[in-house]
Amino acid sequence: MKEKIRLSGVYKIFGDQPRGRALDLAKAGVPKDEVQARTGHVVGLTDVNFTVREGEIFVVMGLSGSGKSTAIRTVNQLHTVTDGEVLVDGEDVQAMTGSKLQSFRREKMGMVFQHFALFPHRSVIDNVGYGLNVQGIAKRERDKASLRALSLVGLEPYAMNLPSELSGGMQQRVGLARALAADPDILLMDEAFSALDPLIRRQMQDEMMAIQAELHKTILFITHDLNEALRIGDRVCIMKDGAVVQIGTPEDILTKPATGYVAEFVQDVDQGRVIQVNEIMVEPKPLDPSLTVQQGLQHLGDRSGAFVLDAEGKPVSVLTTGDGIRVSGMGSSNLSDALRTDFAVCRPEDTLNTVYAAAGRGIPIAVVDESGRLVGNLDPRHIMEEMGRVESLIDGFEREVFL
Ligand SMILES: Nc1ncnc2c1ncn2[C@@H]1O[C@H](COP(=O)(O)OP(=O)(O)OP(=O)(O)O)[C@@H](O)[C@H]1O
Repeated sequence: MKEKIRLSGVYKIFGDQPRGRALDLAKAGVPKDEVQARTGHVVGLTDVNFTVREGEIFVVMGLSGSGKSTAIRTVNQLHTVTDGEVLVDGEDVQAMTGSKLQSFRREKMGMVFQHFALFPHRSVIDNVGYGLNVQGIAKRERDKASLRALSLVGLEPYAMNLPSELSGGMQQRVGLARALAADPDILLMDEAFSALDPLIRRQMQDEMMAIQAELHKTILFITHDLNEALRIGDRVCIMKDGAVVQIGTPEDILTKPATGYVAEFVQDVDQGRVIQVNEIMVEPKPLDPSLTVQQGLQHLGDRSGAFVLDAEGKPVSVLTTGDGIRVSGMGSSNLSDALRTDFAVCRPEDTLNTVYAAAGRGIPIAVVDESGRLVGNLDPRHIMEEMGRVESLIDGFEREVFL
């Protein structure tokens, strides 16, 4: 996939002499607090490296003061960098000045903030078209683009309303529409949904992901909320004290946290929303023919038993190991007596939270493809193990730190 944005060895020092001793200390790996104590300068970013690929949602996540906003602002040169390089489409952003920088900002990227000012006395459509107006685009064309952007966020019917007639969530949508109106390749979103109620926030996340899937924008999204990062990010970059701690897919972050710091964060996350069934399902294998009680019986791992399939490969009943042992213990040699039909069904791309209930009841879970054919088995115990795994990782880090 094409690279859209690249930060290489980026440092940002705030203070009177950013390129002086503070930079040298930061480059030598001296922690942010110590640099501040020794020089009075604040390390905003220290050796930040990441690339954002075309069409991905790349989320930068960290606590307040970790450097997220500073990092995103180097991409459109709202901040100059003290050292290092920022490239967008291979072009050096720091080298841009004057009208070139202006048109780069206007045409290539849209920005959405947590709190942005809508003009209270202008209609929604004029707010959305504001940037295009500044660019000197005629009203007819401007309105056409604004209406298209409003329809993307579901607000076309409110085009002629004033901002005060819209709810907070709708106003935030106007902000998104404004960023989309100029049809930029890149969206920079700084805590764009953080001020919204949880339900509205999730709706906005869904809408943004739908828009991205349709328009293939490259989105650099900043949040302090790991749940949000894992929900929307194709990849997530975790920052602490101006430095990058880990970059990975949501699954990487959850299952392979790079440091104890990341593991601590992960502790609070509902992993079931991120881990997919196909990551922990077991592939079905035919049973040893000598054990076959019926044509089509499939072996499903050592503990969980077997599904009986029809001629098309769809599961119709299940024989659990426990039921098999119970029936033979009662003197029956016919294992068919032990077959049961109360099993749950899910798809490989479902997330674990969709099968919690079945796992909790301890019933077998068949994983089927779009035509209902068996492609895997999900042992309820595997789910519980997976959920416990991150906790044991954290224990491991704690042992490393404290022993
Ligand atoms: N203009 C500035 N002058 C001095 N220090 C600054 C300036 N802007 C940011 N900083 C400092 O740089 C560091 C990173 O700040 P930044 O705003 O990027 O963090 P953040 O992760 O976005 O946090 P928040 O979510 O609170 O905005 C902080 O220590 C902050 O105090």
